[in-house]
Amino acid sequence: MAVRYTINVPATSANIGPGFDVMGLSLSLYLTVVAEVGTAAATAAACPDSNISISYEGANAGGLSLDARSNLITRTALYVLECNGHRSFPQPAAVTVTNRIPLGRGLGSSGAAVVAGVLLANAVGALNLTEQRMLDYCLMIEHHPDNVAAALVGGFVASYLIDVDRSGNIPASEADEAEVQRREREQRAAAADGSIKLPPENIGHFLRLGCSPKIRAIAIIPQFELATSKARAALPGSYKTHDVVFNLQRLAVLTTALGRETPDPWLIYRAMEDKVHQPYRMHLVPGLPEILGTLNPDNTPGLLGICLSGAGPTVLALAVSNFDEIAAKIRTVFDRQPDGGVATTYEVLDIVSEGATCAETAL
Ligand SMILES: Nc1ncnc2c1ncn2[C@@H]1O[C@H](COP(=O)(O)OP(=O)(O)OP(=O)(O)O)[C@@H](O)[C@H]1O
Ligand SMILES: N[C@@H](CCO)C(=O)O
Repeated sequence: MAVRYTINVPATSANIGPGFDVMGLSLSLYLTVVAEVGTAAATAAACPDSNISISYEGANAGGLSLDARSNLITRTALYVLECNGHRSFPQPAAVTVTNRIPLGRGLGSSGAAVVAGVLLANAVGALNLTEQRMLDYCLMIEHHPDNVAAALVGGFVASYLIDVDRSGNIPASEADEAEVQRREREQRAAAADGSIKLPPENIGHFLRLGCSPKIRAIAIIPQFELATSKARAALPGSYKTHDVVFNLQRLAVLTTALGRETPDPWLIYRAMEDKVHQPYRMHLVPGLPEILGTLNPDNTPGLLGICLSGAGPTVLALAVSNFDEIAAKIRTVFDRQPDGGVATTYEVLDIVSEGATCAETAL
């Protein structure tokens, strides 16, 4: 039987200031993956190794690999399928990706790609994975839970990862892309001799928190990429107690402050301050120190708080009104940076309560 699966995954903004590797917000900007399975066209186009063909349009078209074992979406899908006894896609599939999430900008493009890959494998392999199990697979690829948890379940999400040392399956150190790919190759080699090791169960735990429907997110997106691995490499190996306590105090308040029906601007503004990652990433985003240091709810009506979105370089402002004016004010700071300024675009986005979805249509 020929079937079309349509997978939609939202962009996400991780950290929200103090919640480094903890908090995520899902946003109304989407990665869409359509897989037509079992059609004559899919059979004709499928590559023999993976049993699929890929086409891509949207952010960075031309810059992404369309090889099924390299592309992050299909690589993830093949990994999940291999863990469940399939060397390739069970039936020929034509996979079409339409991506509105800019790559390497701090809006969770890689997390969305990983979540899409897991949902794709779940659909084509009829794996019946639970949401929790899907999160386990996501975490084997993207080792911090903030983006993938929010992309998978939607809304304002807090998450933690079990002690990675004790699991023995996720390196304690932050894995870079090369390390993730090495581990996937190991998994594939193990699959080939029938001894593949499945991800441990319940690696990540999450909680959806309240978020006032009055709040919208303004993403000011610099026109340059900042790889998450580079932004993580800028962080120190240890922190002063004072800085950790500073973040813990704010994070505890932030988890509830955003959910109040009428948001308190100064409470949120202060609760979005951070001493764990933003100070160490300032030099990677020209204009960020001035943006964080000058705009506030008194001089910028409607503003609730500002932070670096994920690993950057996007700046995320939460607000209840004057969205375009706030965006314009932040863009002006980027414009007047040395050497011609930093070119930006912006999006006014909703915080969406629905996470990733997969719809099935008979063809
Ligand atoms: N739709 C996609 N298809 C294939 N690969 C993708 C896709 N989206 C992202 N990627 C891969 O992920 C990389 C970007 O990931 P990275 O973690 O550096 O940034 P990000 O996820 O956009 O930002 P952040 O994690 O800070 O929110 C891209 O260079 C590409 O290799
Ligand atoms: N918490 C992550 C999000 C980016 O993927 C970071 O800031 O590095």
